[in-house]
Amino acid sequence: MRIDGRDTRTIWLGEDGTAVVVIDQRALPHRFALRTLRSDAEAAEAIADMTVRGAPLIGATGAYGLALAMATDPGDGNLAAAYGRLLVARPTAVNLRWALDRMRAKLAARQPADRRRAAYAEAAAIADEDVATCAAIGEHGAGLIRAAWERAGRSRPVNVLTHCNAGWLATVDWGTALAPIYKAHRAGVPVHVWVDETRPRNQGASLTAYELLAEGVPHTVVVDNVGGHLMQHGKVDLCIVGTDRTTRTGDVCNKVGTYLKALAAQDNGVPFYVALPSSTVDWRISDGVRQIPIEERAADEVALMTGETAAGAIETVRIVPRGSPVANFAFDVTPARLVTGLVTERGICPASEAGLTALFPREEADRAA
Ligand SMILES: CSC[C@@H](O)[C@@H](O)C(=O)COP(=O)(O)O
Repeated sequence: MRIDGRDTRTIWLGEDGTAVVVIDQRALPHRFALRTLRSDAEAAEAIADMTVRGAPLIGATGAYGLALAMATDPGDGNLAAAYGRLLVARPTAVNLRWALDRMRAKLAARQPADRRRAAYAEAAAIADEDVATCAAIGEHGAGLIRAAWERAGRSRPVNVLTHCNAGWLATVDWGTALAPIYKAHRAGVPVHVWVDETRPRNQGASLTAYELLAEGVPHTVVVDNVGGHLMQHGKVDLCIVGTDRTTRTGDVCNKVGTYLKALAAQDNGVPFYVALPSSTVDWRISDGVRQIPIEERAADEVALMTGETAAGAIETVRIVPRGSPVANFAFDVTPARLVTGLVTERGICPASEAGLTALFPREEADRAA
């Protein structure tokens, strides 16, 4: 997408051809800052501290992390060690394991002397494929927004509610849940986005709002708990969210609070779509609530808030009494029965095993093996 008039991705190769450059998403929306990653340990740290976040971008960063490891030491021992270090950086998004497995399979089949070049080529392929995949998700999903516009007699903008940030910042480019919005907006379909602020890290208020503002898409930031009210009053035509891990049966695991939006959508007859690249499907599992690991992050993410003062300084303040225990579950699972459809790079399907396997027949067989 465009930043200051320039096409920008979220991750790219540095000028020396070895280091990897990412946008430091912790500084947004107040500052556009870059961070240079020079080792697999730095890549793992950037994933863990959420310099980069969002399932597809976590995967691409993991892939480049292995490339950085191969640039230093392409031996078998370092390949295994770097794979292990990167895999544990964040537990929920399955794209990380997907990307690391794909890299390891490519690299293990080669002599160490060939691994550096092969690793950078494969990481670049993963990044490029993510861009094409997200663009395709956008095209398929834009049809849903256009159809809602037609249903409304083209009389008003389509109101879409989204949670967290599943935009271009969460991927290499375009995004998943926001890609249909960008495609529809560029095609002249009037769209307005309700942006859930997404406590505790405020990815909606900070990142989704930043993206939509930059792209000129009308939007309104709302507190997380207002979704049910908006839906009861006919102010939401459809919800579109992302997912960090999808079971083969169509359960989706996304930023905490997604499940409550799906319940409200069901109660109010609002379609609830989940946009995902197939790299987010964990073909090994069938029960999201029982089988998907839910990340628990630091209590300070809940107890403290960071923002810009009137004087332009970035400051952190405490909002919870010292001494009150805090829990910080980062994701929740929305069962397939609450999902109207999955918007993938190959089209839209029911959130079910039959739906996913009809679109991805080989992937299931390959990955279950
Ligand atoms: C296209 S990204 C899909 C998900 O990764 C996104 O919705 C999300 O929940 C991100 O969580 P985060 O904790 O910011 O990595």
